[in-house]
Amino acid sequence: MAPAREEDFVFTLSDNEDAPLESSEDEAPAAKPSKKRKHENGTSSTTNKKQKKTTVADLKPAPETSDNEEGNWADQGEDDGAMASDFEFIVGETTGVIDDFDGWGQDTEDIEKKSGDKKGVDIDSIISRRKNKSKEELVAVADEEVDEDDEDVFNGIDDDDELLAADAFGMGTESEDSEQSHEDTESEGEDDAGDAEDAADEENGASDNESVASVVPHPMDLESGSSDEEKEDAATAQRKAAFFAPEVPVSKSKSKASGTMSFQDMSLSRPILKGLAAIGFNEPTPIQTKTVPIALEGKDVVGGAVTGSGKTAAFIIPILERLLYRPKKVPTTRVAILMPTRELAVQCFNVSKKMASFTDITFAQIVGGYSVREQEQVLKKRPDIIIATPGRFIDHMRNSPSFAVDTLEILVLDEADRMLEDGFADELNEILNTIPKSRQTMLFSATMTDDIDKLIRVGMNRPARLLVDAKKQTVSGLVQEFVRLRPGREDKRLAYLMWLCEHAYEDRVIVFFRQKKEAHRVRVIFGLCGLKAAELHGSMSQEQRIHAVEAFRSGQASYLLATDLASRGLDIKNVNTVINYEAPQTHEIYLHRVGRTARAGRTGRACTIAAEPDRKVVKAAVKSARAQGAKIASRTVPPEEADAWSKRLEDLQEDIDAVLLEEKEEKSMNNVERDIRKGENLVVHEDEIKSRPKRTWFESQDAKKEARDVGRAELNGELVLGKKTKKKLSGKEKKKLDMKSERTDVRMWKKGKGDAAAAIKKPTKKAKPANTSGAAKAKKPFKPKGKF
Ligand SMILES: Nc1ncnc2c1ncn2[C@@H]1O[C@H](COP(=O)(O)OP(=O)(O)OP(=O)(O)O)[C@@H](O)[C@H]1O
Repeated sequence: MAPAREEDFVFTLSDNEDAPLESSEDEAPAAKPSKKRKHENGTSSTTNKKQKKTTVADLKPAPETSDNEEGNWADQGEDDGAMASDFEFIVGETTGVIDDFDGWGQDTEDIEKKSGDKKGVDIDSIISRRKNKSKEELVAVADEEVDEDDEDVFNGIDDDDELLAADAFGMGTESEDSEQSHEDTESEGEDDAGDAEDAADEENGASDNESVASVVPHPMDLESGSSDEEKEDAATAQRKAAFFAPEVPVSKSKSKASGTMSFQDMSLSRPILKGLAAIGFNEPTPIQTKTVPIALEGKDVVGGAVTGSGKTAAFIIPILERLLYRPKKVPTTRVAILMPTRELAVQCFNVSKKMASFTDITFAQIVGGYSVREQEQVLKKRPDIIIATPGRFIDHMRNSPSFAVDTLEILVLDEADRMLEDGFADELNEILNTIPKSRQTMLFSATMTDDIDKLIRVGMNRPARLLVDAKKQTVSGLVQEFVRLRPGREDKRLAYLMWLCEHAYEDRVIVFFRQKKEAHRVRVIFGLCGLKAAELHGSMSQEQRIHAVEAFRSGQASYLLATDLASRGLDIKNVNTVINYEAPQTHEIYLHRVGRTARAGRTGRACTIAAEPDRKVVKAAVKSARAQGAKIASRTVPPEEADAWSKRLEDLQEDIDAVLLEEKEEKSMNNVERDIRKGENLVVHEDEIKSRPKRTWFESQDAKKEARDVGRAELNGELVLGKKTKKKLSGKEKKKLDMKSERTDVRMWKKGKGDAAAAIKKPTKKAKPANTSGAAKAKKPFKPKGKF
């Protein structure tokens, strides 16, 4: 039986996968704001009762050893040799970073209410029903066949499951290192490192709450703040020198004797300092130290720093500071922050609001999956800052009379390297061509490109290139482990994952998959095995996505089974481990994925299950880890244990299929119900619907699909050069088409100019020349008072 139609699941598009799904639901003509629904929780309490019965004390983590005997297979070739033998496990160490602040705060419910999403299927109930049914069947069978071997039928992970110590990966001898590692791992199991970390974090949180004056240095400060210069040929270096502003060393004049700069040294206003202290940001991270003073001057910035190093605040702080001095008589939208995924936009919105809690600065979160009409109402009020995903931003740009983009003065592209990829090209061009050229532009990413050809498109003016630890790429608190799937055992990947989750990684684990279909299937299997899991990918409704993150964040789910939708930017506290079910398509994505753990100076582990096809990325990861002296380790799963799991999974197949089938049936019923409601709406509200101005679409469904294909090809490293699948229109051509088409009556972005003129007494900046040749633009240094 085919559990789900193949076309229901496509190879994940990484972050871009949400974009094409964004608007179709609530933008349909019949989209009379639907009744608020009871949420479908990613993990229900029904499964909780059936959770894994094994306790931490029962489970002794398997020892990890270095790979002396076999050598490091990932390194075969130029780097042939043993995997670094200097690994050690330090998971469980705690840092002084505040823990009680989380961007995924209370707003979730509020957000959920605004969501116009369709009803999802409660997979937990289905799993729970199936488990009960299987149990009943089992009892019946057991009555009949008393002698049957218990192992034949798997019904969850139970206490009786014996743990076998894993032998070292290819090691016949016990080195000092491996003994040390063994001890560390055992003590880790006994002490329950996660609890220890939680306790310490609680302490930190408490102290931060008690006194905002107590200084909690950010652990990243302990690392070097020096920028890394890449080796490049003379011509490229010359082009870069012309494109980027000359490097200005961070002014030491304002810094303390220690040489480190504080937020106070940055001449930030009191409300901003209070906001920062309230969320425990007492010392700037290196990227913040570099960025804030330059961004305050209104200069363009290209910023790069490792994952979890505080890039969000690096651009939010100067924005808030600048906005404090805006003219307030006429509300005006001045800042747009664009993010590649809805989750990131929601997160950034929550973080920014917290930081601005002592100011009167207003925000709007404009992302797909929520009611367009409610967003229009919010935009009407002209919030100071808009945090958006590109698709929905364009929709409002085109269709919402209340949204005038020509008042924008600052544009931020977060995860900019992703936004600059071809998958987003059309959307980005549309936005860049429409908003004022005179804006300040800031680009940030952990894997920030300084490829000029890509950056030129953005139309920046001699941006400052601010890179911190760009070459280091992963943070020092990260241990990277690799589990090898030998040839012939590739089909046992899932068995290996199950073993790892049963024995080694039990809590606060994100598992990344390349395919949505696989993530979903494994989520069903985890449920059937009593493991508390939530899933996160682009085939889910927005409501379900929010709930999945919330369930994981709150600890209700121990595992988040995700596609690359979650690989970038998501800031969830205390993620202990990131597992790569298979290596991602590129080393960049690997870096973003593993960056979900060991954030803000904490420690964490990343484990990649790797077979032959994963070699390239694993090799790059190992090489880069070695170059920075990061900790790497091999982990072995006992083959007989993996085989046992394989057998269990085979036995479970019938249940898996049954759950997927029931889910599919429930889904179709929901769809029928939805269509009926839609039809009813059409009849009841016909006049109102017909009287609405026609919405214009940035891309047809076909064009969206093509863009998605391009994004997919990029992620999979496929070469699309040469065989152009799609004729791209130039900006001019597009505009011409727009003029001709039915849009003529609703070209709101043009109309917005009049609105803007009314809103703003006089333009504050001269249009910036669009050239990128390096000619200096006369952008005056930022003087807080009176600017804007
Ligand atoms: N100055 C600071 N002091 C203490 N904690 C901080 C500071 N700046 C940021 N943080 C914390 O560090 C964590 C990571 O920050 P952030 O999400 O901005 O990282 P990032 O560099 O954008 O990561 P990614 O590349 O994954 O998007 C957050 O939990 C944030 O609250």
